[in-house]
Amino acid sequence: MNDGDGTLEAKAQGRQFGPLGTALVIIPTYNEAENIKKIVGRVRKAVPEAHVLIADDNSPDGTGKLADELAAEDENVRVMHRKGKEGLGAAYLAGFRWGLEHDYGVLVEMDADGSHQPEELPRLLTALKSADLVLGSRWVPGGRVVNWPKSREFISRGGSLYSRLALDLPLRDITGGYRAFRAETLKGLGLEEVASQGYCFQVDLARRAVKAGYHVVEVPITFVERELGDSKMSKDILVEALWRVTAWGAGDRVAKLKGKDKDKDK
Ligand SMILES: Nc1nc2c(ncn2[C@@H]2O[C@H](COP(=O)(O)OP(=O)(O)O[C@H]3O[C@H](CO)[C@@H](O)[C@H](O)[C@@H]3O)[C@@H](O)[C@H]2O)c(=O)[nH]1
Repeated sequence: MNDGDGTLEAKAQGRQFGPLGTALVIIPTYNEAENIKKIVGRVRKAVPEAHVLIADDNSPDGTGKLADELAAEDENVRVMHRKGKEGLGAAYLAGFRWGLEHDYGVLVEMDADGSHQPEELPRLLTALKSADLVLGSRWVPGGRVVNWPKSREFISRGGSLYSRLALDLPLRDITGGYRAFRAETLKGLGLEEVASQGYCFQVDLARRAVKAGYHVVEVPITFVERELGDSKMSKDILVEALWRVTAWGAGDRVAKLKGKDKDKDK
């Protein structure tokens, strides 16, 4: 599964993948005034054919106004003004809905703070030609993090490892937020049932994709810690991730046991 650009395994599976169509890069923002103009400029330069949707949760620092200025200068940049801070998951879900309604072929998740390098997006999109979902991965060979304190790396690696084991997922970077989905893949994930709000939203989508049998490929990325603004990571986000992943894992095990019991009765 972690074969760099995914081509080999997709060929081995004998799958045919359709053309990608136009990509929409969704950038959720909460207090990213120092970062938003730079990141949008980098995206437009790295992938000029892609469009951008900024999903701002009414940031008190005026990010939404700066986003409007960007949209006024460039018709391929749009802004979604949301009423208040509802978490990363809710912002992405709203962005996905908008993107699917507007017939984009690819929907990309990307942080606003420069942690995710827009210059790596062409590599993710190339991999998506022979995959259903591409995860930018810090934890496959070739992937790395720059300027992250050891404590943060420990939490992130631990979160992915715990999710991998609890949910039996054949993936390395399960909590990362740099991803490219085919529109068809998103439509098959049951997004209307997704309730996770914080970073565990990323785990939720990855597990849904694996469960649904989609071809998920991890592509190595360089994740660079933000220089400006603050991470929104909080104790609540960690607690939500811990209880949700544990509950999903328990649910999967119960479902498996019930399946075994049914087989025995036959
Ligand atoms: N609209 C909206 N955006 C939000 C919210 N919370 C965070 N964001 C935006 O989501 C992006 C990521 O948030 P950060 O707070 O910068 O994340 P991080 O600490 O650098 O987290 C990294 O690690 C997480 C866990 O591994 C990843 O899930 C995340 O994508 C990122 O790679 C940023 O663009 C931030 O403005 C919210 O409630 N609403």
